[in-house]
Amino acid sequence: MTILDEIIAQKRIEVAQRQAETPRSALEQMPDFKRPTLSARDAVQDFRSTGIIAEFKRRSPSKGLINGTADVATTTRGYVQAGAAVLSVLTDEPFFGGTPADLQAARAANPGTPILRKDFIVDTYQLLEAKAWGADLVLLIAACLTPDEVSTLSMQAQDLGLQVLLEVHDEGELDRSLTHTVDLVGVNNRNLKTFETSVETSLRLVERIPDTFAKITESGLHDAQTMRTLFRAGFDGFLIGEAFMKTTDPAAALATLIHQYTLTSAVPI
Ligand SMILES: O=C(O)c1ccccc1NCC(=O)[C@H](O)[C@H](O)COP(=O)(O)O
Repeated sequence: MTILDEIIAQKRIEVAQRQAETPRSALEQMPDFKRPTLSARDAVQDFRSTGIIAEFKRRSPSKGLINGTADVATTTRGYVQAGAAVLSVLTDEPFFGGTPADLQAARAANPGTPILRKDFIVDTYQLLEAKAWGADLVLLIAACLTPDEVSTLSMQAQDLGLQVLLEVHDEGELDRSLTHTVDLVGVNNRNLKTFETSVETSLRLVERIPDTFAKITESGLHDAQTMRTLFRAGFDGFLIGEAFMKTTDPAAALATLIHQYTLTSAVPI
């Protein structure tokens, strides 16, 4: 059993429990459910954008505890002030220490910035939650969904006004799961069996992703030189969590990385 199998098995139990506690109609009545969403795709592709999707991540299966003290509103507001184009907030509790309240607090603190609900989506109910809690986009992970599920969930997300980031780990997942109803394609550099990260995965896959999608490289990123290489290879955006969250001041770590990244005129600021 891989870590992803474990997470998904737990997720199905959780979703069933939450659905029993909070019916869909109650989610639909929450104030943010009707809020017009912001485009993450535009935010990363804007020529003035750093393209950075800055993640609030307390713990992870690969690293254990990363940050037990950071406040979500302060950190995400700091990320935005430092230059994050989009925010990513984990809402998975058992494996990542995130909560729905984290997403809601990030939303309240950052009304003008697109926010990704970072979780393991297996059910339409979670899309409704994402909308009700203030997200603008959701993650669909090809490794834990069938192509039909990706297609159905992405269409349902679109109907709710949510954008979709489709995450792939290899050519097979990309070729099988890519559909026109996703907006951004993320290549995850983390091998979920060994937890090792290699940007070679992103560099190998980038040309296979059609230009109609925003291209995001994810995981294991921490230095400006690698970001420049990935930008030149064709990536619009960078999903980065641990490199910021492992410091005592995640927003300051982001500001430093942006400063180093933008030292060259070849890269947008
Ligand atoms: O981060 C993990 O250990 C992990 C393990 C199993 C499934 C997913 C996992 N991470 C999710 C992510 O996509 C990352 O949080 C995201 O790409 C940021 O990565 P990083 O900058 O390395 O924190």
